This record gives sequence, structure tokens and C-alpha cells, in this order.
Amino acid sequence: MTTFEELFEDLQRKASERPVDSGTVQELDKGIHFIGKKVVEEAAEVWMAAEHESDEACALEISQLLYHAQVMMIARGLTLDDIYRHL
Ligand SMILES: N=c1c2ncn([C@@H]3O[C@H](COP(=O)(O)OP(=O)(O)OP(=O)(O)O)[C@@H](O)[C@H]3O)c2ncn1[C@@H]1O[C@H](COP(=O)(O)O)[C@@H](O)[C@H]1O
Repeated sequence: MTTFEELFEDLQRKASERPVDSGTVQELDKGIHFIGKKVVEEAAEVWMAAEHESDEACALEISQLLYHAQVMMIARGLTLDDIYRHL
């Protein structure tokens, strides 16, 4: 189990240390346009799962949406506080 904050810390470390096997590093290298498409794709998958699939499948899709949103935050240099300020 990983919390939202723990995941963000992990992704920031990956972005900084750039291990070769990191999917996050690869996604960051593809840039904002690519990450934006992943966010939209995962958002659509959340919608479809919520309409037609199980709670577990829906939770999985939401976790992937949160992951890609965090990758976008890192790509834009945003912190958790930048987001929390608006919640
Ligand atoms: N939580 C996630 C996570 N959620 C989603 N994803 C990625 O997002 C994609 C979404 O999965 P899908 O099956 O919907 O994607 P797909 O369209 O079928 O497949 P793709 O063609 O997009 O790869 C997957 O390819 C994963 O690579 C994630 N990738 C990494 N993490 C976590 O991020 C941390 C850092 O990961 P690395 O940077 O890879 O070390 C680790 O704790 C990981 O568990």
C-alpha cells in the first residue's frame, strides 16, 4: 500500500536520480503533450470502469489517473502544496 504523498516522493526521487528502468523517467522524457494524453486516457478509463466495471477495477483506474496526474505535476515543477492550496 502506498499513500498519495509517498508516491509523489518516490516519483520526485525517480525524476531526480533517473534510474534507467523507471517508467516515470521515460514518461517525463516524452514531455507534457504525451503526459497530457495519458491523463485524458486514464480519466476516460475511470469513467468507463465506474459505469461498467467492479469497484476493484474502478479503484485501479483511479490509482492510474492519480499516478499520471502526479507525473504531470512533476513535469510542470508543481509540488503537493501547490495542489493542496486549491483543495
Ligand atoms: N503507480 C504507478 C502507476 N500507475 C500507472 N502506471 C503506468 O501507467 C500505465 C497505465 O496502465 P494501463 O494498463 O492503463 O496502460 P496501457 O495503456 O494499457 O499501457 P501503456 O501502453 O500506456 O503502457 C502503465 O503502463 C504504467 O506504466 C504506473 N507506473 C508506475 N507507478 C508507480 O510509480 C512508482 C515509480 O515507478 P517507476 O518510475 O516505473 O519506477 C512505483 O511505485 C510504481 O508502482
